Amino acid sequence: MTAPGAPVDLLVLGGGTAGIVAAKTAVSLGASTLLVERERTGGDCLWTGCVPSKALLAAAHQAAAARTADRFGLEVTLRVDFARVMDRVQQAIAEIAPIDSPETLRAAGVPVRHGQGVFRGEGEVAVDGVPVRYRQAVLAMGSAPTIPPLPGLAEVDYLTSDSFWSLREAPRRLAVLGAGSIGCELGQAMARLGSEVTLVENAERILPREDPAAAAAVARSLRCDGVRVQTGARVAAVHAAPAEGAGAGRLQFEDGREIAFDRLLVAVGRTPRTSGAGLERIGVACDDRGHIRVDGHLRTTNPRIWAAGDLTGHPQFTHVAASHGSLAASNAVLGVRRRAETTVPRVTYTHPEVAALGAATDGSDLRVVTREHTDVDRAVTEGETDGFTRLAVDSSGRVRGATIVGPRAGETLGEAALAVARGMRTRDLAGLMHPYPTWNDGLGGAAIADARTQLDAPLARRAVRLIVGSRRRWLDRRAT
Ligand SMILES: Cc1cc2nc3c(=O)[nH]c(=O)nc-3n(C[C@H](O)[C@H](O)[C@H](O)COP(=O)(O)OP(=O)(O)OC[C@H]3O[C@@H](n4cnc5c(N)ncnc54)[C@H](O)[C@@H]3O)c2cc1C
Ligand SMILES: NC(=O)c1ccc[n+]([C@@H]2O[C@H](COP(=O)([O-])OP(=O)(O)OC[C@H]3O[C@@H](n4cnc5c(N)ncnc54)[C@H](O)[C@@H]3O)[C@@H](O)[C@H]2O)c1
Repeated sequence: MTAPGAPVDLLVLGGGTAGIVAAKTAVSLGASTLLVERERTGGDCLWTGCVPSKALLAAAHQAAAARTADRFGLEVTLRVDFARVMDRVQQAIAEIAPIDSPETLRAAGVPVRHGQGVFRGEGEVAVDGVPVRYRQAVLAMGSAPTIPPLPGLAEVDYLTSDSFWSLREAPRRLAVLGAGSIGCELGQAMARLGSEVTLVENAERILPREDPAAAAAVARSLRCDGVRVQTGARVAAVHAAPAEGAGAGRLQFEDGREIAFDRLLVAVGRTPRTSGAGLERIGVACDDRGHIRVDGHLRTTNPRIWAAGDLTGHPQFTHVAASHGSLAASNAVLGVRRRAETTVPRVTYTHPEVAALGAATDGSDLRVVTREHTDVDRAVTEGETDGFTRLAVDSSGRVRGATIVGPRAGETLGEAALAVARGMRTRDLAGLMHPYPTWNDGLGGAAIADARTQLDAPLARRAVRLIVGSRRRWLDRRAT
């Protein structure tokens, strides 16, 4: 308990994943701590991000399974009750929410204050105008959907991943601007739940950060779901069409083409929430994209202020926010200099899933070994052979990166992540017994193929031939 007016050891601004984990870590280390949150503890992941999107995808997956059951010899009639789908999404949120509630946090010894935090100067923050003093602080205010400066966009009642969750009816025609993680996940989910979806991406392919073959597999799957995928598409303007319904309009492309929509979802990235918190008064600098500048230990340009989660330039994932929140708090409280983990696994939960980490598995200098899922028996039994497991391997056989495309690829990625983190070689993975027939057979198969290539190298072949020959001679001698 901190005496009234005394500074807390660690002030944490923002009660999303990064802030909650930072505050819990600080408390567990015995530091006096205050967690400040202006809306709801739990952050984007719980309320508008991972949890609702994965719950929606679960419903969409069931719909797709019903629609394609015929290929397994089953006849299923499908009717989508979108309002009930969204009720179940809210139910999933409600089931998880208590873990991050202020009551649970307080019971775990984390003091929580509701209010907007604004730094007044070194060592003092105002929470809804009430001053709080601190020795050090962790900034964890997260990010918000980026709204591009498109002419006419403000005249349309567009959706973002914040407002999407209040939909009660599936729009008949949904246009999605941006085919990154959000655009592909929500676009596919809505197509499977009955909307006519057009995915509009200005890069030359969807999921531009992923291996091109992975993006191509997702694009094929999206098209199978009826999604119109428009890449290299530059939107010049948005025109509202209120006569066709609230939120309706048209996207006008630079080449003059137009597409009409009943609702438009904007999913072109996320902008760090750094403005309005008084960061300039405490000497915390941002880069030109607005991310808080941090060093490898997550310290900002003010040595007493640390930052974690979406507002730094690190990849915007919940597992990064959690890992970095913990690290920032322990570095601050203990004065240690642990480095932030930068090999970050990522999964896009489309069908097929795209899971990746580490070195690029396309165009890298490393050896690339691929196991097509046509050669993975589990994929064949499930009728899901459009995918692959691909490893990037260095000259000593160590696994440096992986891309896996297929159902539950995210689960298989765990094994690849361990291999990369522990510097394991493909022969280590090849020697591991993989239960048959699992999806991880893809990883095992790729590792075996690579280990075999090494055995096929002239030197290794000569050594094996020598061993076999001397064994033969030894056996022959014993026989005589
Ligand atoms: C649709 C969608 C799906 C996603 N799916 C996944 C996924 O499947 N897997 C994954 O790993 N990641 C996913 N993400 C990303 C993930 O949600 C974020 O990376 C994560 O939530 C970031 O956590 P954070 O703590 O940095 O920020 P946030 O969760 O945004 O928390 C920041 C908090 O700070 C509060 N705040 C801001 N300013 C102030 C202030 N001045 N005073 C007080 N409080 C303040 C905000 O109210 C907020 O609660 C998804 C994101 C979206 C949008
Ligand atoms: N499964 C997951 O882990 C998951 C799911 C959803 C979101 N997220 C996180 O949230 C972040 C934000 O997601 P996101 O999908 O908004 O961003 P994103 O950066 O993943 O994708 C945005 C896409 O929009 C495109 N784009 C940008 N401006 C455009 C324009 N004017 N017209 C057309 N396309 C345009 C970009 O080229 C890019 O492909 C992600 O980077 C990710 O870190 C993670």
